[in-house]
Amino acid sequence: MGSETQPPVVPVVDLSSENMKPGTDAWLLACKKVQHALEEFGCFEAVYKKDTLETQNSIFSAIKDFCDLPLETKMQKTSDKPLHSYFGRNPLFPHDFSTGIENPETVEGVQKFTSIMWPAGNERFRESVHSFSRMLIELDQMVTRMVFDIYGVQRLYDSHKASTTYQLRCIEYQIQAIQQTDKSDVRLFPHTDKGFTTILHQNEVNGLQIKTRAGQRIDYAPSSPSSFIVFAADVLMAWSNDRVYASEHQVIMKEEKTRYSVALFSYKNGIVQVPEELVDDKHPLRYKPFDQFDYLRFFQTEEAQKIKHPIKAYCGI
Ligand SMILES: O=C(O)CCC(=O)C(=O)O
Ligand SMILES: [Fe+2]
Repeated sequence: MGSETQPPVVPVVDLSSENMKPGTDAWLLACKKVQHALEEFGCFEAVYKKDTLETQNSIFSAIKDFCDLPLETKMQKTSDKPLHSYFGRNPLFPHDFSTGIENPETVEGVQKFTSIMWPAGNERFRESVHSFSRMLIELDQMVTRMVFDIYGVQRLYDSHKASTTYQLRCIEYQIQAIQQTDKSDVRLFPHTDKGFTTILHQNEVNGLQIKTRAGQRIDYAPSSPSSFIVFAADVLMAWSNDRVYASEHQVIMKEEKTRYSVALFSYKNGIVQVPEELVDDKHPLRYKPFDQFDYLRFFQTEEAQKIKHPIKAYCGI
């Protein structure tokens, strides 16, 4: 009878057209796809700026430059913001390493990080992190603007944009760790991201697994080397009063190769509050107003990391 159901795939949305401007037919069509993707999958693959493949490749050379530094140097990246410093082995990242570059869209932000890691400078790193971050932020702003259009709250977009800050995290999943551990190859445990949005780009080593709102798991393989995956994170889910689903995801390594990924996390400064347009009889208010960075501090506690939906425990009604 041929009623086999196909496994779900992460929706792909092409945002690369020059005509992708608010109000155009192309924009409205993309908004529909983005809405479906964010509500059902909590993520989508964005096709964006294929012509900048070179920028995208140079980011991985830059990450390797960083990974090759001695541990003591890497550990010098600290931050007064929660979840922004260097992570070595810890319960969330048992075998892997990552570091955060704050305000990567500004020359000063990248320079500050570069001069801690390479006091004599590293032009290649500085240049490629800066241009890559600017491209990702452009994409993030386009997607966020779409989200505000989708839910009819365009009036709030400019102030949201002005209060957004970014962190670029460079992540390395080393091959040696697979051999060192007798546990499974789960390298990053299931989680939702803790900011507003995340945009992730990876090298050729797959491993990202995504759980849809309906509970189906997808082993994600990018459709091209220039693909980006856009995730809705906890703060966007709360802001949308649960219309958007914050995608649960994890990393399971199956190949004996080093995986590199780079993630742009967006955060909103100030108080996050569900817009009144998103509260009605069918959607009663589900979250109290909260401070995004205070939520990150809450999540840093061991108890919070054991909770299934920390955002609900933190500010849910
Ligand atoms: O490396 C990956 O593909 C996933 C990284 C991730 O989920 C995270 O850093 O939150
Ligand atoms: Fe994540």
